[in-house]
Amino acid sequence: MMLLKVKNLKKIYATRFGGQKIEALKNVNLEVENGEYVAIMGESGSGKTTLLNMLAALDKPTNGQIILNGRNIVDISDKDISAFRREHLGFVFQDFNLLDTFSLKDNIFLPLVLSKTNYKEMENRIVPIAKDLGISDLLEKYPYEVSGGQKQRCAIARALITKPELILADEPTGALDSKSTNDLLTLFNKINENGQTIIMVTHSTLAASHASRVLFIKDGEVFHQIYKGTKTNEEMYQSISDTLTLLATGGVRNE
Ligand SMILES: Nc1ncnc2c1ncn2[C@@H]1O[C@H](COP(=O)(O)OP(=O)(O)OP(=O)(O)O)[C@@H](O)[C@H]1O
Repeated sequence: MMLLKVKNLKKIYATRFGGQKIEALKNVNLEVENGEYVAIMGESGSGKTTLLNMLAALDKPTNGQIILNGRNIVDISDKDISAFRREHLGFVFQDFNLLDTFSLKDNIFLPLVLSKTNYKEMENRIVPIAKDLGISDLLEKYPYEVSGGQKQRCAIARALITKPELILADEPTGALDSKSTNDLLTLFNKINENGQTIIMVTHSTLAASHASRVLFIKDGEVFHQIYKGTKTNEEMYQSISDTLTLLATGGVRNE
């Protein structure tokens, strides 16, 4: 079943003092099925973060539609947008965005507190998620008392606890060492196998090789895509590397 449809998405940034206009997204079209795990790659400045910000309803496009479960999120009013994001989307960012004055548990509860979920329900939800992520024994600790990988797992728990339709991840492995990166990628595969749809922006070929599809953005458009199909992670890694090389030299046609 179709979860997300992006149609003719365009974003033009007007620089300050009415100067030059920058076309960050020219015309993006893409569709994501329920349960997919999609990585978005592209060179620096190609428009990846801009696209993710639009999908996250953090910014409005200049033109086009973003239809999530049949609803055009571009039309949601400013008044309703925070609640919409909290109820329908989960976010995993590179710098975790955990609050240092809150325990890990309270950090994870935060989106539920904001949507006024009762405490018993919050307790019920956290137990299986913390167990799956291996942080059950860390919940009373504070962010500065745990490792980067543990913080990242806490951030994932916070993203999952609202049961979002879509997880958006921006460079989730960017701040992690290789062991924590591998742990995180294994976790993403696991939550995806449990049915969670994920869209992840990444510069990492290794991270992207775990996704079921990789979209390549160039000059504000989807330029190419690779489906994992029956490829192993290693074969996928190789296909992505080859595509990045071809992209850098301008040699790939859209599929
Ligand atoms: N707020 C803004 N105002 C003006 N221009 C912007 C703004 N944000 C991004 N841009 C420009 O839009 C283009 C796309 O930027 P974007 O951050 O989406 O690229 P990216 O692919 O995410 O890059 P990176 O991989 O370096 O994070 C760039 O030319 C950038 O300079």
